[in-house]
Amino acid sequence: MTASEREEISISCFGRNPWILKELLHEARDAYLKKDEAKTAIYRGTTRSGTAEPHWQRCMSRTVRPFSTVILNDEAKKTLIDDVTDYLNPATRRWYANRGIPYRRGYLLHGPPGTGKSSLSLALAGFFKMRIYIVSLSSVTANEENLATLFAELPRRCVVLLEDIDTAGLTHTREGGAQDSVADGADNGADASTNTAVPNGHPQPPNQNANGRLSLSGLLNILDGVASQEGRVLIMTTNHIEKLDKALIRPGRVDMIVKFDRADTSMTAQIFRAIYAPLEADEMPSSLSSSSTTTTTAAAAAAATTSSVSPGLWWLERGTKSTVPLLTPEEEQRRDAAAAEVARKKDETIARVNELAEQFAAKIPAHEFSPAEIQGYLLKNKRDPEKAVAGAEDWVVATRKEKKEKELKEAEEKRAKEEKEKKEREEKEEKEKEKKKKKRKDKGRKKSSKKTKKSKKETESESESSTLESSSSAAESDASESEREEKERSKKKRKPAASAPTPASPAEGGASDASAPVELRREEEEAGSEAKAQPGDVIPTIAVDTVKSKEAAERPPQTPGADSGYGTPS
Ligand SMILES: Nc1ncnc2c1ncn2[C@@H]1O[C@H](COP(=O)(O)OP(=O)(O)OP(=O)(O)O)[C@@H](O)[C@H]1O
Repeated sequence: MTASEREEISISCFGRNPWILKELLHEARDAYLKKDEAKTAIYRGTTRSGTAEPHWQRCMSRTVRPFSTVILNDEAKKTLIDDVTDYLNPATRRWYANRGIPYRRGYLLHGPPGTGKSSLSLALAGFFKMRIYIVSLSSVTANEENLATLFAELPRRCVVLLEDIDTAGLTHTREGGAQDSVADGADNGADASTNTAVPNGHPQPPNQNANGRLSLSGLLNILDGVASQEGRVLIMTTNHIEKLDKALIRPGRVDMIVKFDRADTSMTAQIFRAIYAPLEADEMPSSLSSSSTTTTTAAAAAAATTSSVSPGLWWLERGTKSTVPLLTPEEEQRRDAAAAEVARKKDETIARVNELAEQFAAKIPAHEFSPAEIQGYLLKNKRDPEKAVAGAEDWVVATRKEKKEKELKEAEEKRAKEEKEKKEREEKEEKEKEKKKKKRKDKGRKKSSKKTKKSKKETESESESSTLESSSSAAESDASESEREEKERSKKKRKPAASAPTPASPAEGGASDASAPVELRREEEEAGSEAKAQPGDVIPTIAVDTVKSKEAAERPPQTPGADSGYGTPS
């Protein structure tokens, strides 16, 4: 019993002996279990109305669905049943425990919608007499916290069905990287294989989900984290195996993959037979055929043989015929004759249904329609198999048309949605651009106003200092003025020679060069090197004072090649 199912009931009795209470409880328990004996109890993960508290709600209990009613490749079915049988064996549990391997088993059922994935899960739960706990990962309940709570409440032995695992954020790979091709199963119907090849996911950012509900790592933690329940049979279903992250379906999480497909010819014929062939369960309750109570009358049997309804449906009518109590010997005779007739008719019907099934299957193109679609059409004609066969071609045409229209509509909706999103994106970008532009403008304006203020201040301080200095350094200014003029002249002289070095006295050149900007010095150096390259050029003369010229006269003559870069005056 799970935590969410627990309720408290107080029972008391007179006296000291609790025996009567124990008896009562045992009886109640047996009655409860008996009620569910031939049924599969189905629980759905949901939240309590009015609160966000997750819990398993018992939504119904269904009559056990026989495995035979799920149309699937026989080998696949057998492999699956054998695998689950072995897993549920108590010896297997011990085997896992002794080796320290988590006692879990996972199955992945994949294929297009309506191909029997849920039906097989239900049949499996019924076959092993287990309850089935269903959560759809596309439902609002499926966030990480809720799922963790739900999984913590699971009983030890049960089937957990996780539907639509390609939804939420689980289509994204944890590793990124290139997308591999999907490992395909058998073409024919369905197949089951142990999980040796698993497909890669999309190269998407890790653990990102489209709606922020359930991340991949969150789900993996729930499925096989330390706190996760052991002993359950996990079944995951998806319509898009190619979208799944390989981490989600790696061995250990998914131990067997079963592929479901659209109906081929043989499947179509099986679906037809499943709908129209008489089954034991369709027979009248045995109590009605008992001579001590009531039985079908000979008239009823006769009516069955002469019925105007289609031969495939006589058993549908049969149950509606009236019954009468007690029989005379003649009536008994007639009843036996009628029973023999019924048996003969039944064989005939089966043969006829088989024939019709072949005809029907031949009219339905293979691998185009899901079993659910075919079943849906047949159910519309459940009382008339011949009419179903006759109308099969028209149904194919109409369904194709319907599908095409639906596809077109969906494509149109998708296109409109994409266009709308694109437009919204562009508008957003435009707005952002405008915002940035405005910000830049505001910044520029602030800067320029700051600059004007600063330059204003500088001019004011400059003018102040210049008035202060002007009187005291008139002589200096004259000297520097003359120095500047001198420099200017020397530059002018150098310029026409373009590459001629600038001869300068140590006093003059040293002082002025040291204070000159780096660029100017570099220019002079370059000019000097160029001058060395053309020693024949005319070197301009410059005025030097007598002391310096004396020193120069005493110095040994320098060749242009040994020049330090400033050149040798001629
Ligand atoms: N292989 C099948 N054998 C028997 N019945 C089937 C099969 N496939 C589909 N059906 C019938 O079609 C209906 C839908 O099937 P089911 O819900 O099992 O499909 P599904 O693959 O789980 O679909 P979805 O992917 O949409 O959940 C059911 O009534 C079921 O009886």
